[in-house]
Amino acid sequence: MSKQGILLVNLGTPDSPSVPDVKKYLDEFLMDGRVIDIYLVGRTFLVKGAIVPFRAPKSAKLYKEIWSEKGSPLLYYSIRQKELLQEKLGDQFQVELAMRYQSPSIEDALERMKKSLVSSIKVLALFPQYASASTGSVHQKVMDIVSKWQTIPPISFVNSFHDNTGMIETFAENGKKHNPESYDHILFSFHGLPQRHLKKCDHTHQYCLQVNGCCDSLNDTNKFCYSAQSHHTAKLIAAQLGITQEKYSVCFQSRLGKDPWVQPYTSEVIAKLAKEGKKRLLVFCPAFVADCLETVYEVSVEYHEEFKALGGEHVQLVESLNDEPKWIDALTALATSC
Ligand SMILES: C=CC1=C(C)c2cc3[nH]c(cc4nc(cc5[nH]c(cc1n2)c(C)c5CCC(=O)O)C(CCC(=O)O)=C4C)c(C)c3C=C
Ligand SMILES: [Fe+2]
Ligand SMILES: [Fe+2]
Repeated sequence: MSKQGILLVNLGTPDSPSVPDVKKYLDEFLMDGRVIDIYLVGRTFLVKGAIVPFRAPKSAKLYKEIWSEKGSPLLYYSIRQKELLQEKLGDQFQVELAMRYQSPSIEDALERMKKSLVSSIKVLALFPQYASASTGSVHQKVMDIVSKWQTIPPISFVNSFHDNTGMIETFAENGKKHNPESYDHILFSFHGLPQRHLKKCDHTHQYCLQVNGCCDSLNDTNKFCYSAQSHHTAKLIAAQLGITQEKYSVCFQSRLGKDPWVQPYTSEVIAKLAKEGKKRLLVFCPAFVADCLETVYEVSVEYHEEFKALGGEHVQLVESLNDEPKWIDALTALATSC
């Protein structure tokens, strides 16, 4: 009997922390028109001429810091998630893992499914909140590839899972292990996005970043907005932990370039909290389902050092979903729901 195909896709990571591999990764990533969303000639000059030559050596150093004998944490945990999901689903399903950039590739994963004549394909981009630069890019890439197939099987896409109960509960349980009451403030720090991307995703062109407090909560107009979905995820994790509104903040990290990104910026929130005399911060990063450079290094090392230099004492990262059994159950439900 033919199997149902499940394609898990995460962002991708360099093949090694060497400068040439990081350069190759950044080139592919930042040349994606959904990431640096400007016209091709301008993008090529900016990415290949200005960003990558300077960023690659710096990023390579950071990747070396987080690289272990298991490799990059993002790839290691993505492989674990794929293996555990396959175990849960059994042999009526064919689970494949791909990365949007670098390896393993989406092309190869889809080719394997095509060869084994899967009866359907479900694409699950491993980003809880929808952004054109992440989920949108994965979906476009998959559609580009299958659009060239003679036979296109039934194919479906999970748009987002920002409010998935298992995902929320796993983050909350990981947070509980750190005893949240012992912290002065809780941060929900999401990966940043240029403000321009939010405006472009608002098909009414009248709401996101135009109306006061536009993205602080989710409604019918902003239901696909990355910022609104991020606020909603934070609200649900906070509710699960019984954390009151004054005790937590939502913020956005990993800014690149000079254009304005979604605010508030994590580094500015950390500086403000240090000024207010806060000493201990607990940080959730619920835009990521696996530990990665942006959590393990940026939060645990960079923000920790910044906070200490401003008089704070400790910044504690809450581990990502990784291979937590409850998260694997949630993945199983996401993979099999209609
Ligand atoms: C959570 C989803 C992500 C969105 C949305 C996203 C947008 C986005 N990212 C950049 C630039 C960089 N991101 C980098 C690393 C990185 N980004 C995500 C996820 C999202 N990015 C992850 C999971 C990672 C970590 C990968 C890993 O190997 O661990 C990097 C590379 C690292 C560095 O040099 O800092 C860059 C660059 C842009 C410009 C963007 C939206 C426009
Ligand atoms: Fe990113
Ligand atoms: Fe919005």
